[in-house]
Amino acid sequence: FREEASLKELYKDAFHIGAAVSPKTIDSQRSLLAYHFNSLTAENEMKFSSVHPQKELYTFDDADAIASFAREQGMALRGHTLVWHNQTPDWLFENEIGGLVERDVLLERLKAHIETVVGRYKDVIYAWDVVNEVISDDADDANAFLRPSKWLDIAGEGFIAKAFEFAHEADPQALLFYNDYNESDPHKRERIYRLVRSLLDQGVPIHGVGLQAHWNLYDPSMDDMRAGIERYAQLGLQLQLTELDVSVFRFEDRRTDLVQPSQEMLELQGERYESIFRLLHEYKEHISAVTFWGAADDYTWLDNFPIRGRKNWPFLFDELHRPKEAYQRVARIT
Ligand SMILES: Oc1ccccc1CN[C@@H]1C=C[C@@H](O)[C@H](O)[C@H]1O
Repeated sequence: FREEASLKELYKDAFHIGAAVSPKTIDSQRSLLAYHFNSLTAENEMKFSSVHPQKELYTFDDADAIASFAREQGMALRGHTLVWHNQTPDWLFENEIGGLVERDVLLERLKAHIETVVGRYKDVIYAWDVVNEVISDDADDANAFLRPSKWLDIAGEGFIAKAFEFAHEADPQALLFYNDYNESDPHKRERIYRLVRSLLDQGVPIHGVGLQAHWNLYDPSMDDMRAGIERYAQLGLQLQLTELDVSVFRFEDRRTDLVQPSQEMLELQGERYESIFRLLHEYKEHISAVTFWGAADDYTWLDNFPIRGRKNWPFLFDELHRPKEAYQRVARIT
């Protein structure tokens, strides 16, 4: 009963159209998801702390609900994420007396985690964000490369290659991605490129680069987006946008006075999304999926980041799941 054309149909010759979901939104957004999307990602439910809160305890109910929905709907499912510095439980890095665990123990724990989680969903998950956000954002130190973390402190940079090798052993069919944000920033772009090139040169099983694409009305520039896609395409791997949203606020804008987006914001958002999807369509040979980090404005992680409780309206569909100007602009490109 939706009048507008289906996004997954409009872009079927270009790339998958995905959405991040939760047990709540596969219910509240069910018909929108089924009509417009052919790929899903669990926003939080497959993260380390969600599925493996204690060394001897796995909690899969929420992840299973999302996997079941994907199976029922015949949708592709992306796994997010196996190695990250956030939403990862403290026990993983601690020994019996509360100190830091040894490198070999950490890697053994990671191997067990990956075997269990990747093995559980190998029938439905076709791609994993194996490693998320290990590249430094440090804009002041030209030599900065990897983000400082407990992973790096304990295991050295070899944990990155190990994660990919463990995931490949657990599911040789799965496509394995490195995933990061601010991916269009020229400095960070060159660090991400250097990391992935290094993994390829070591013969590490890696198949794709995930560009989170947490963008806004003003940045990054179209030139930086294009330069990033061009650079990553030189790696010879498939590219995916993995967490697309277009915030109506610049990252540093801390205003909290809006209860709805202005008409000017909605117009500008339409122009931004049209420019973005024209660019993605131009590079469709390199891009295998575009996943939004949500589906409609009734819920976005941006309602709590960077300011808790500050509403945002980053998607193509409004709070009542009606197509916005941004949808109209994206729908008329193909
Ligand atoms: O845009 C950012 C700015 C600073 C840190 C992290 C990010 C993005 N970080 C992403 C966002 C939301 C989480 O649900 C995802 O798992 C994570 O990959």
